[in-house]
Amino acid sequence: MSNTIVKEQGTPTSECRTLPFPEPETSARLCFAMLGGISTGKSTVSAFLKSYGLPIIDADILARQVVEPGTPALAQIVKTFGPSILSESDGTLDRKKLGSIIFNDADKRKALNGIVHPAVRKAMVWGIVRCWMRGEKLCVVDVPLLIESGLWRFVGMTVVVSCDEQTQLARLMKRDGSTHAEASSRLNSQLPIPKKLAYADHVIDNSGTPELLTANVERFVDALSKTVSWTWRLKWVFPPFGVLAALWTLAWRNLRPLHERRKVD
Ligand SMILES: CC(C)(COP(=O)(O)OP(=O)(O)OC[C@H]1O[C@@H](n2cnc3c(N)ncnc32)[C@H](O)[C@@H]1O)[C@@H](O)C(=O)NCCC(=O)NCCS
Ligand SMILES: Nc1ncnc2c1ncn2[C@@H]1O[C@H](COP(=O)(O)OP(=O)(O)OP(=O)(O)O)[C@@H](O)[C@H]1O
Repeated sequence: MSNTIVKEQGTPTSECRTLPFPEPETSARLCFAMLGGISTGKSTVSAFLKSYGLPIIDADILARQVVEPGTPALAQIVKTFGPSILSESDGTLDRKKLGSIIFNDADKRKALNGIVHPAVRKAMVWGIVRCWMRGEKLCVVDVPLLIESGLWRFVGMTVVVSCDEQTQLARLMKRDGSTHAEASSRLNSQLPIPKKLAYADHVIDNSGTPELLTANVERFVDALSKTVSWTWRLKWVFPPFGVLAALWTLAWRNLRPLHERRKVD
């Protein structure tokens, strides 16, 4: 697949860059990761991709499942943050309370990430294995903190859903009914979008209207569908071939120096 950047706002424009290594074709990958900043539109894009039949593994959903009552992660959270972190009515995690703590304290955020992220990673791997067993050609992993957590090293391709910071903040405040200060603290707890763009194989711009986003996603899906070749079937029927293809993809990804990636800041 070429490194065409899907970054259109109204008029179709595409930016191509040539890389020093031959990029493995999409067929060498089972999954690609979608990332972005908070409220840049990942869930909206995921919903589109789902409507095209692509299976979605959503890290936000997994992060909720792994802290349900009775889970080891929830017990660990109570141990770290105290029993007052549970809702009095039903004993579930008081997400609003925990959010107000961790989005204003980097050390506490690190402690929470250290509890939740390993459990999410494990659930994600199982999700990908299930996709492979069902014979899916591709699956999408929606991971907001892909770069921050270092997981970008383990996926075949990264797609960043981006918008400018003002739009991001406005959408976040509107969706969550939060104040400017609350929204800013969440936004500031993540790597800024321009830094994430440096890791992007594709960018889907969502600074415009929902209609423009639809057009951008359609163009992205069209480009993607042209690159999935017959070899996925071979890898499914003959797993060692699939493992080799995956290793090649990951080696290519990790060996490509960061300075070869797109420079955006
Ligand atoms: C703090 C919690 C309880 C707040 O819950 P809440 O329902 O208000 O938010 P939700 O989980 O829907 O997350 C919304 C968005 O916040 C951002 N976010 C969540 N956790 C973090 C974090 N640790 N660091 C930076 N941004 C985060 C992401 O963009 C996410 O999409 C929750 O976000 C949480 O458990 N976070 C730690 C796990 C995590 O990192 N999840 C992100 C995907 S792995
Ligand atoms: N192009 C758009 N125009 C106007 N509103 C939009 C657009 N795209 C998304 N939104 C709205 O912005 C908000 C954030 O979008 P969405 O929930 O998809 O973001 P997200 O990146 O998944 O957020 P999070 O990181 O919290 O999971 C939602 O209320 C959504 O309806």
